[in-house]
Amino acid sequence: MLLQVSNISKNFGGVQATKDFSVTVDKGEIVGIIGPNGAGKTTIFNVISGVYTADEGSILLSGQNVTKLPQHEITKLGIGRTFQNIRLFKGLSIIENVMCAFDPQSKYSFIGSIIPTPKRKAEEKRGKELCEHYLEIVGLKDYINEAPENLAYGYQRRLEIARALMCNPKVLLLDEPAAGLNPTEVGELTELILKLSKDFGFATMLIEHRLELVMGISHKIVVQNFGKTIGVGTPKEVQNNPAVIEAYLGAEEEDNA
Ligand SMILES: Nc1ncnc2c1ncn2[C@@H]1O[C@H](COP(=O)(O)OP(=O)(O)OP(=O)(O)O)[C@@H](O)[C@H]1O
Repeated sequence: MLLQVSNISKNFGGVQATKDFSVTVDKGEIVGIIGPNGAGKTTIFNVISGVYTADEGSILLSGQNVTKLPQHEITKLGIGRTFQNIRLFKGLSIIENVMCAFDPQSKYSFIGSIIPTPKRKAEEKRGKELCEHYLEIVGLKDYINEAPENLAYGYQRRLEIARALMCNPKVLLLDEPAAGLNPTEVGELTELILKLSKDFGFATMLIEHRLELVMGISHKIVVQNFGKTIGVGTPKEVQNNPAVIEAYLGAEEEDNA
């Protein structure tokens, strides 16, 4: 199993954001996490990607225990992610935004950090080629020197995905990738996620409020409510799960009140 999350819990000063969350995600599998606002979905991603350490439980990546590792080590081991609020660097071009995620494999010498030695130049070239490669895959090759803020929202999401690909992920965590997108953009994004999952074969986890997207492409859905799992199954199974229906109807009634 590529990713095995077992009984993780995370508490913030008395708020039980996530309690006893477990999931397994295999190569090529897409697992959706849905649930009302504040259900603890992003906390799950924050714990898996090392932004926070779980209070309890364990996370295994290809059998390796990564539960207590810091975020940069978890990224290096191949857990890539995007964020609910797009995090791009203004003032940097699109390719520079992706280049930020490049981790040189051959370390420069002290001299190399001051002057461009052949070793440093070769590594920078490799990084640039890698960025171009991933930008091409997400459909942004023609915009590499543009400012990210000039891109349509849907393209900014693609840029974030290209950046996440730079860690050569075994697991890709997408936090509400369709937030703010119009229906055409949602359709294009759906195609992209499916293509990436098929071509790279990584394990994908997807938090999403746009049910048409998440129900359409997930092999398995986990439904969270108040930090707890209230349903797991295929999209069809969770749609027919009474606890899930009640949680969603309850949330809708509150919104309408
Ligand atoms: N860093 C933090 N400090 C304190 N409380 C937090 C922190 N992160 C999350 N929480 C709390 O944990 C609970 C779950 O939040 P979380 O963001 O994980 O939910 P969510 O399901 O992703 O919500 P949404 O769909 O609105 O993004 C909320 O009550 C939230 O206020």
